[in-house]
Amino acid sequence: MSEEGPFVAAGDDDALRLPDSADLLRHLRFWPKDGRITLGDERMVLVHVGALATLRRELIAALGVTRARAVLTRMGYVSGQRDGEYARRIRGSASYYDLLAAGPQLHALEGMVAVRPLEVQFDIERGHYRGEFAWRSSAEVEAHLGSEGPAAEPVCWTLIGYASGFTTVFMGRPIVYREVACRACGARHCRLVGRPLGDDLPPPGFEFLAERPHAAASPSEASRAAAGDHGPVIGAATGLRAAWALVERVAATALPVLFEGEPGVGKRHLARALHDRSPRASGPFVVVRAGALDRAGLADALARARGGSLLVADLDRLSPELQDRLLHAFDAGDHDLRWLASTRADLRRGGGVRDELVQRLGAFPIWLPPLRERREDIPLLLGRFLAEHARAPGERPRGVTEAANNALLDHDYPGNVRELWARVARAAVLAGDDEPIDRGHLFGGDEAPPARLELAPAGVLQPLAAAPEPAPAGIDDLIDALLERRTGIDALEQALIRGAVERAGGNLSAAARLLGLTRPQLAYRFRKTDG
Ligand SMILES: Nc1ncnc2c1ncn2[C@@H]1O[C@H](COP(=O)(O)OP(=O)(O)OP(=O)(O)O)[C@@H](O)[C@H]1O
Repeated sequence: MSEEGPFVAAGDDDALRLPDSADLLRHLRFWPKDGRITLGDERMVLVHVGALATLRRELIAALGVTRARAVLTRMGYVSGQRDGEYARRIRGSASYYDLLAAGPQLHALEGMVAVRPLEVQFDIERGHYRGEFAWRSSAEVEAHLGSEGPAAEPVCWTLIGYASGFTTVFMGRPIVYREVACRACGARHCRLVGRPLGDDLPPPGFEFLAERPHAAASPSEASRAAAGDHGPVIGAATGLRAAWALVERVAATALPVLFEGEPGVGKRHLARALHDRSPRASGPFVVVRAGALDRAGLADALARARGGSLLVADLDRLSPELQDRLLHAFDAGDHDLRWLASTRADLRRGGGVRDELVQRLGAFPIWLPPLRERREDIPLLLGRFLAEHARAPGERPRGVTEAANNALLDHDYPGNVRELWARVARAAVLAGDDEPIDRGHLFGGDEAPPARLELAPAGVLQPLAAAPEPAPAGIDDLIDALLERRTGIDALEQALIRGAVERAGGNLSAAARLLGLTRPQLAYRFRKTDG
């Protein structure tokens, strides 16, 4: 980034002029033979406003205004987040304002609305944000007027969701907009104001940002926080929402539920949320780790969970003897409890758990995607964890530098949400009192790729660099041909990257894998070769 510190501009200030959008357009490609349109590595579609009007009308008729608004707001939010990620890749080295301006510009390029910034203030490191924009020619107003006629309340739900999703990625913390004037209600133009999502309830349409109201912590919540349980289930990504929808459906029943997913994805967290929504919510929630369980421990857990729920975590690590006992206890049915289990391994692919047990405890499986497959949740979780680590209760959470934000969004999180939480916890301790959290506080030196070692003839491990890998077969011929044609290194890099991106169907992550690069490395080179 070429500038630091707070940004403040309002009115006809030159600083609010939108930059040239050629860089954003350069990656918009039409592939008519393949039936694809791509923007960077995102697949896009052209949709008729008339079709949106039909969708809107039918959603309202089927779900009612409140739920229809929630669906459309979330749809916009996801688009805004995706474009936020795209803008970071394309304008990552521009000024902060130009990066933010990519949101309004992409929104306009995508045909949704023309945006004029009226007032923009932000300080990314301190987490301050205030943005006021005017909208002209909103596609959503057109769709609404076409299908419903004039409205009593603002109607630009998808657009508000988009602005919020984009700015959330830009700021690295949840930002929500409200539409304070709308053309569909007779105003001259639509106007929206965005601010950080505080402790109050999210505005209508944004309920997905806080599953349960952010009420003051109750004593039971305080003790859960001490046990490492971080309150409401946070997340807006489709995968997490799907899991949450299943939890909501199954909570009221007596069915056993099996939570599946990698370590730290939130299996126990969701199990707790299920218990809290079940008819047994006032009973105990007991968790046992199968790997550390013995006969006495199991008997004790069964007794303690009476009237509540028992979560058998890591079911895949339960000894054969205890599997028999558990099966017996389940079939006897004389334990007054709700059965819950979690597993990191896929039990249907074998792995030592008896089929009878899998059939019983796995009657209702719920899979949680890893965090790297739902990166849009990172800013939301980050906002939550930063608030948790504020130095004093109620104090404004500390900020995060742009470099830290980028690193957090790019990291792969083998330890998932638990790892993110631990990194933020450590960084909050390491950063000085008035200092924003920087990349080094979060990652230290541990992001350096692990040195590759090989076993030398003397039987000791030595760095692989000492013994270079043999060149792939045919490489000499290729080198000869390239040198003969005087192919420059830049042209070669460009051709290789384009080839990989094409072969991966425009998917940058897959292309990066083909090239042996990380996705951010590829995005950087891609930008370099294209711009
Ligand atoms: N969606 C979420 N919102 C808020 N906090 C979360 C969420 N998902 C996970 N966490 C927090 O991340 C940490 C790890 O989650 P959890 O213990 O539920 O993982 P797990 O999948 O059960 O892990 P393991 O396989 O190691 O048992 C916990 O502190 C939990 O509170």
